[in-house]
Amino acid sequence: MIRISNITKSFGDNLLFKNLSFEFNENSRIVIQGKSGSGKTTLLKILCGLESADNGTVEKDEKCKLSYVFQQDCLFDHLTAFQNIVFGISETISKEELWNRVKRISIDTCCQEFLNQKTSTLSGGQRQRVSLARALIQFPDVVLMDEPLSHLDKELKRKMMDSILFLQEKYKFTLIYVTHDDWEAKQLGQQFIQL
Ligand SMILES: Nc1ncnc2c1ncn2[C@@H]1O[C@H](COP(=O)(O)OP(=O)(O)OP(=O)(O)O)[C@@H](O)[C@H]1O
Repeated sequence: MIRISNITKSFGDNLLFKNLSFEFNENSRIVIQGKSGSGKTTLLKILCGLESADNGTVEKDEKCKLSYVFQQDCLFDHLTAFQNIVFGISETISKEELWNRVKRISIDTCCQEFLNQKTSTLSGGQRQRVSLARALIQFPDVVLMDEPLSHLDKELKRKMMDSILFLQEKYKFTLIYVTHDDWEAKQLGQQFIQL
């Protein structure tokens, strides 16, 4: 469970939010909406500790594992999909366990067919699938997604939305999802924050 209490954040004179409080339910899908520049990404960064709030508190369990799926997929293009997926693994796990995990997650994210391809050769949809696999490989408790579908066309967006819903239900992580798209918000949202 994550809770924010009375969070305030500004950059100079630009006040983004004031005394914002919210409880993110476990295994829930929370959508953060708001116009461009309203502070959606900044709020995600505060939640994962990449940015600090001016006032207020962020509470989360000590062992809470977070993953981040960025708007630009931020893959390493000189590496293969497989190498990107396992890049951030910090735990010590055996080769066999690592391979089992990659196999399971790449099947669920539909990227098993291009695991050995360099990500520079992949399409936008395939790249976002690798990003999802990379986010899930450590079995996180919370996944933060910052407009992950904004670069995709309508049909691909639909397919990826189905995948995200399937993955959230299967792996039971709390999903905190930033979007300015009403369709995406409606498909996903169980709790909402409007900035
Ligand atoms: N490190 C920073 N220093 C100064 N200003 C910043 C910094 N980070 C963000 N801002 C400003 O804070 C505001 C909110 O930025 P943020 O990226 O959180 O908005 P957003 O709602 O995610 O926008 P978008 O939908 O366009 O991605 C913007 O005006 C941005 O220029």
